[in-house]
Amino acid sequence: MKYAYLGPSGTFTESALLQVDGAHESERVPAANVNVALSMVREGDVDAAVVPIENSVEGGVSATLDSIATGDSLQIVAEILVPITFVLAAREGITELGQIRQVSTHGHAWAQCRLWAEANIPAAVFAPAASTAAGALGLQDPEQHHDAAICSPLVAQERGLNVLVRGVEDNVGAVTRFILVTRPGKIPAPTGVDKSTLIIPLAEDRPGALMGILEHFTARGVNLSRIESRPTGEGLGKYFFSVDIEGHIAEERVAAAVSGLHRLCPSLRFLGSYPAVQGESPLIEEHNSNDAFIQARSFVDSLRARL
Ligand SMILES: O=C(O)C(=O)Cc1ccccc1
Repeated sequence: MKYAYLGPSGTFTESALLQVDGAHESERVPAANVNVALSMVREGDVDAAVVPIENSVEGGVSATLDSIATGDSLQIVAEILVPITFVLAAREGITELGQIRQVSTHGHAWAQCRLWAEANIPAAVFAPAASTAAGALGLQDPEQHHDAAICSPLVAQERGLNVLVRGVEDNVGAVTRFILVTRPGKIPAPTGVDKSTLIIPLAEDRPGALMGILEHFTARGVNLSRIESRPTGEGLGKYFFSVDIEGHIAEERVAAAVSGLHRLCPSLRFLGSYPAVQGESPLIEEHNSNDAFIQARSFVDSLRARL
């Protein structure tokens, strides 16, 4: 297997990839950004890619949500959770926080350390980096101008960086969720605790349109674990919904919800069913069980056999 990931080496995304079975022994290709990593999958340069999709503080990673929602179809085959803690590393020679004028990191890392930065390095300007590791490596590049970076403790240690403060995150215990993405293929078998991801374009802009979508889940007892609206880019007011549900397409209630939604939004995208890392088997009421769906179908079939 050959994997792409948001690089360079030392990102949280690489830590996520290293949790994938066999990844230690596989070829790992760093990509400059999420779009590049996913294009490498689409074009067949790699077998799969790991990219961040959401974190418990800042929410969805727009670059990923948008990139998997459009273009050639992709499939999510696994999710990976990584607990996140950040350090503040400085350029060699800097010994005090007061000397820091410019700090570089990934936008999501900055969002998770903003209060700490306001309180401790108020004079520092934020310089966005393509990843935390890219910002960290920049500290060893004389051509770059930032004098500090917010990055993982691991990359700071591996690169022998000058760490001034550890644990600079505002929320202790933050977790980022990553996804393993392939070209469309076989769907992983259900485990009993699964998730599915859907992209649902808002077919018609009218009162109750979102309710119309949600009703398909409610009616079949399908719980949502994430819902985000993203602009389609076609003009103000044009949105699609990126949704994670608890359940697997092999389950009758999930299949029925997806089928109902497809009638409502034929351009819906099913991005995959895959094992959930956390959580328990969903509570399924009797009338939403596989058996109830199968019996209901055979009842209707028996009526229609008399046509
Ligand atoms: O930049 C990184 O290291 C990433 O992998 C993206 C990211 C940034 C901030 C929190 C979690 C993941």
